[in-house]
Amino acid sequence: MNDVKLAVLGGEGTGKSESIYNKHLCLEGKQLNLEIYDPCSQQQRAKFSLTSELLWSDGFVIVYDISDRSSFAFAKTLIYRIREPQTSHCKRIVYLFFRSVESAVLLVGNKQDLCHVREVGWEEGQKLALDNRCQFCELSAAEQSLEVEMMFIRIIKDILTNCKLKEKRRPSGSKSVAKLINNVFGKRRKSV
Ligand SMILES: Nc1nc2c(ncn2[C@@H]2O[C@H](COP(=O)(O)OP(=O)(O)OP(=O)(O)O)[C@@H](O)[C@H]2O)c(=O)[nH]1
Repeated sequence: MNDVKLAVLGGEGTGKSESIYNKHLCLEGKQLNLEIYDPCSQQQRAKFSLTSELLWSDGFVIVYDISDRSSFAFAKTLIYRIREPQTSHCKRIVYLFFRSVESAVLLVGNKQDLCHVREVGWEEGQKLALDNRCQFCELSAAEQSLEVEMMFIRIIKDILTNCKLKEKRRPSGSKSVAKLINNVFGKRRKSV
């Protein structure tokens, strides 16, 4: 049984307390134990270091409201925070050595039914996602339960792909540490 840990972040903040959902499912012939962490968005805004989420999660669903620009700004902050350890070349190599692959991130523009009062364009969401190596979709959680289900399947499939990559790239002992040091600091030139 594979464990899949997913954090759902963002949203507008109605003050609901944090929740953890557990679900068993079978996807691509694999039995999965899905854990979804849905923290209260007001708490997230007050303290968005995401340190524990970054260590805990295999993937993130970042939600914003297409009719609320401030929620898009917050989603952007969250994405930058998730991708931050991978921005500089050195940090990226060290990060990928320990994590092997980047976290899967899916950016979701919610409340598509409120298109008539849209404040964030589809292209803006798409660009933010592309620039930060995230998947993107727009939907209406209120009216499109099938799309919500598909959205979860999409991110879980990404996580499973990452798990396969991790298996392939698992470093083997001291050789890998030497490789990492060489990558970060460059090979020492032989003195003449
Ligand atoms: N029109 C519309 N309203 C929605 C949609 N999804 C959620 N809402 C409404 O938006 C409000 C906020 O929804 P929540 O699910 O509580 O938002 P949240 O971001 O989880 O907020 P926290 O509870 O603080 O984490 C509620 O009144 C929902 O009914 C949608 O797709 N369309």
